[in-house]
Amino acid sequence: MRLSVNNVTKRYRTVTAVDAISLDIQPGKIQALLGPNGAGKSSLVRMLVGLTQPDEGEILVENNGESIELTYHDFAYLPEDRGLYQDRTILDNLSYIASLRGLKLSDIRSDIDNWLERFELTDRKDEPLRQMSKGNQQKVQLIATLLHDPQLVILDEPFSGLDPVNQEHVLTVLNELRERGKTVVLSAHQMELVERLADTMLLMNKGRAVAQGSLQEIRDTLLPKPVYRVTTNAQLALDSWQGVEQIESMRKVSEEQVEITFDADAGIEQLWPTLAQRVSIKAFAPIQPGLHDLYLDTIRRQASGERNSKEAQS
Ligand SMILES: Nc1ncnc2c1ncn2[C@@H]1O[C@H](COP(=O)(O)OP(=O)(O)OP(=O)(O)O)[C@@H](O)[C@H]1O
Repeated sequence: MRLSVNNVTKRYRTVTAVDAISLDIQPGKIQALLGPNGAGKSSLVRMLVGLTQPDEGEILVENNGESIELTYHDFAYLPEDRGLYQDRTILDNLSYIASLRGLKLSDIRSDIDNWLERFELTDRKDEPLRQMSKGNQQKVQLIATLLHDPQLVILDEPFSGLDPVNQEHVLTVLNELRERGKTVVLSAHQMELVERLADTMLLMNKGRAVAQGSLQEIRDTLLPKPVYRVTTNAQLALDSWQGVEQIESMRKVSEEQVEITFDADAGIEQLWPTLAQRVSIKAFAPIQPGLHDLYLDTIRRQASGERNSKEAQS
């Protein structure tokens, strides 16, 4: 199943929660939605599953090249607010949700058992949900969401409340869904997990797309200039390399390390011998920041940009 999100905007009374977002989400791929609290991830997810409608733009769903209207049976949706019956047992909850989906318990009992085993809940299947930790409830909700095995899987914060072991379980489950050709969309705050998992990402802030694409495309957008960490005599290097044409800026990291931002990729390799003639270089390596650092840097830069422009206005 393919989702095309075309220039979609969603406004609530005083906020534009989603502002002109476009995405092309392909089968067999995992698309992550990232952003700080209030960025608009859940608002976008709710439109993807048809709970709310865009004010502008459109969301098109295609199955095998044909345009379709999504029905309840076509997709799995893990909402931000989990809705399970606290007084009923795990098994009752799962059976009930399966029946709502039109599944016969006898047909899926072995699937349920497999899921419970996988998430280490077998021994607790007859206990009421209210006795479960937040993480275990989250696991039950995830099982309930995936039981009917649809082509499109949309998960709002699937890792929240889970310990690292269970986060890995969920990561494995999502990888398997991708391998089986499912279309997966998820929102998350756990950058290290998303970096390992997602094929494409949308980084949002205040409803807008800050960057999108693969990790490399996001890096290229947010960190367009090449940055290298160089091990050398830092002070001597700062003094001697000043004025070198290709160097945009330098920063002393420690007595033995400087960070150099070049103005372009071209010609860096040939430049090292020239720089080393002036000050000896022990080592150099490009900096490839992870998603976590890129994300924090970008959000901070945007926040300080907004503060500066507000101060300039007042
Ligand atoms: N039903 C609503 N009515 C009014 N405003 C809303 C509604 N839902 C969301 N908002 C506002 O829209 C903006 C985006 O909220 P949304 O919940 O989509 O963000 P989010 O990225 O999912 O945040 P979080 O990571 O905290 O879940 C916020 O300013 C929020 O207050």
